Amino acid sequence: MVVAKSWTMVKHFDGAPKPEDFKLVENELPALKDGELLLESVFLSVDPYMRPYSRRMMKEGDVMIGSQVARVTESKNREFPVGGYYVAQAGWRTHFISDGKGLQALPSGWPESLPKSLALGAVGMPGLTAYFGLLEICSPKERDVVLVNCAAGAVGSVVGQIAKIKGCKVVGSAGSDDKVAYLKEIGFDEAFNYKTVSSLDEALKKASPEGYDCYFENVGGKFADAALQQMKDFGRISVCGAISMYNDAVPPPGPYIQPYILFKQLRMEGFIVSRWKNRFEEGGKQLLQWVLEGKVKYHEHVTNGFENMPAGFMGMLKGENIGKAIIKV
Ligand SMILES: NC(=O)C1=CN([C@@H]2O[C@H](COP(=O)(O)OP(=O)(O)OC[C@H]3O[C@@H](n4cnc5c(N)ncnc54)[C@H](OP(=O)(O)O)[C@@H]3O)[C@@H](O)[C@H]2O)C=CC1
Ligand SMILES: CCCCCC(=O)/C=C/[C@H]1[C@H](O)CC(=O)[C@@H]1CCCCCCC(=O)O
Repeated sequence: MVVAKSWTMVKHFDGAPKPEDFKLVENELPALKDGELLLESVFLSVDPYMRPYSRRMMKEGDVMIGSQVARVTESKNREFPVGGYYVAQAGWRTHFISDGKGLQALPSGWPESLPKSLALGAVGMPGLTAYFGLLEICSPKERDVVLVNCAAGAVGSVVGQIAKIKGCKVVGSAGSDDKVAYLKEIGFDEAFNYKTVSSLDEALKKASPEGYDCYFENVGGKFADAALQQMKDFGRISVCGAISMYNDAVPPPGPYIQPYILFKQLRMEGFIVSRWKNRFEEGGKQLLQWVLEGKVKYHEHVTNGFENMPAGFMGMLKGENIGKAIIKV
């Protein structure tokens, strides 16, 4: 008999998630029926969307939503043999039973030497977000100036590197000097610490006096207010996230953006990466190739132990991670 552990959300988060909002629960799993398989999570992902998603889609007591790389430990389904690794959306659980629906194999050609956790990061959902959100919405051209915030994170770091592959000048912002150093290391042309600059306007102007053609938006709030003013005419803005506002019950009042959009003739479009789910194979293949060629470098911030998963999640929301925040069971 397998005892599965899971993390539930005891009550809806009020502001930043706190340790007491989570509860560790244990359940005995039943014996497998024909067609079923038992999986154990090896790596789990903690992502910003879990914070706003919990309010919109979850009720108190539910297991936290989330994805993992999991290994088949027992199988009554010939399509999923014991020892296989899959990406699943089973929530914050150590073990779970599946009928195989929704399990995704790692992209073909995945070498044994490459960490499987990358299927949750640069070669997984965040990498695909960067790939489609940048290429399909910003359509960056050679010599365009591309701005990305949350730049040292899972999505932002890949956005910047893809923009470099496409021949752009890339400017990134992040919340610590170590992160700024990391951005320079992976090829960003300009990077600044948005927490310590005396003025966002000046930092943005200094990094690119001529303005920005493309803006990959992960943060929202005051940063977006400053960045919008520095777009070039006909600039393109890909609205991927708004993490500075995820803990707010009521969005803070902001400047009204219509005049900038109008006079600069900007195009601004939000997206959820699942829009391109029928092209994930293409995106995954390309990202894997770039990673193997060293054109997309990756970094992971690993929290050890399933029992520390809430801490890993809260830490990521506070900016403790460089690259993808991962939980290793
Ligand atoms: N549209 C879509 O389909 C998807 C959207 N996203 C979005 O992409 C963005 C980045 O996600 P992801 O790469 O996974 O996460 P990251 O790896 O970038 O981790 C989150 C980072 O957010 C930054 N952050 C936290 N609070 C603030 C704040 N108040 N102001 C500015 N930055 C803050 C921190 O970095 P720092 O130290 O720099 O502050 C932290 O490290 C999020 O907005 C997320 O919602 C992600 C996946 C899919
Ligand atoms: C819920 C706010 C989403 C903020 C942007 C973001 O981080 C999106 C992440 C997606 C990721 O690909 C995996 C997901 O499931 C996330 C999307 C969740 C969308 C929920 C929409 C709920 C609604 O329609 O109200």
